[in-house]
Amino acid sequence: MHTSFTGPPAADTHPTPATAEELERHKAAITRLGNELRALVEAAVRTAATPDTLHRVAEGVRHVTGQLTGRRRARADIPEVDEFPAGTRIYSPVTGAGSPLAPPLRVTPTDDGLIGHCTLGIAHEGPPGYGHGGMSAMLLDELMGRACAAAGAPGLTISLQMRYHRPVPLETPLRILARVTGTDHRKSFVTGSITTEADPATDLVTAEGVFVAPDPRRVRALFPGLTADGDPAGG
Ligand SMILES: CCCCCCCCCC(=O)SCCNC(=O)CCNC(=O)[C@H](O)C(C)(C)COP(=O)(O)OP(=O)(O)OC[C@H]1O[C@@H](n2cnc3c(N)ncnc32)[C@H](O)[C@@H]1OP(=O)(O)O
Repeated sequence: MHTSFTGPPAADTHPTPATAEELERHKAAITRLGNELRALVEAAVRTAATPDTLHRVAEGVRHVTGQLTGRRRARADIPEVDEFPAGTRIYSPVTGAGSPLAPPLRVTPTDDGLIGHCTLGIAHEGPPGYGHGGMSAMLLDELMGRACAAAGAPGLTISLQMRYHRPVPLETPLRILARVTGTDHRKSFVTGSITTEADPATDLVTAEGVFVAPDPRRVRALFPGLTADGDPAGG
């Protein structure tokens, strides 16, 4: 479901939207490529292959990349398959099935917020064998921002205070929680935590954040890819 912004009406029209079936087909293809790219990234940072093999693979990857440099979306375009800001963000570096940067985090609602599940790989390593602290911040920032959107007040992070209690193990199923604890006009106050699935009582990382819903008069300038009803303008 879309969470709409109340920006001024769009002056331009946009192309006929794709059918639901076409969007699902497109999402499946993006996800398939994302899965292959994640496997490639993980293999690339784990391999003990020889320099000759690395050069040969690099040549092959360059050839593959060349097949994707034709039609491209502009910087601020919101992909047609997305439900911005509360739903699918298919190229999100955190939740996006199509992004090789994303674990990806799978998000579902709880009684009072959101829960996310993911497993970090070697590509997300900080200290040997453990997750990078920036990855923890990225996971929490995204889920806490989405908790605001799920509560009907999508906003941008203005502050995020992290506390790293214990290292986050790689290749271990993780549980991330986020909950809006209060609001003040356009501000939302949010807490979040990371634990393992196996030991949800032991916080590895906790965070407190403040998110601000942009001034409605500034939404169109901030997000030119949105139409008047808050939907993407088309991909
Ligand atoms: C919209 C949903 C998108 C969902 C995407 C999820 C993304 C996941 C999380 C992220 O990665 S967000 C990216 C990192 N964050 C940013 O880039 C935000 C940068 N900051 C801004 O662009 C502006 O600060 C912002 C649009 C959020 C607010 O600007 P406004 O012009 O709408 O706010 P305004 O200046 O009217 O201030 C409203 C209140 O917020 C406070 N405020 C705004 N910006 C602040 C700031 N940067 N630091 C501290 N306080 C700030 C401001 O003092 C005021 O408080 P009071 O009501 O108590 O007076």
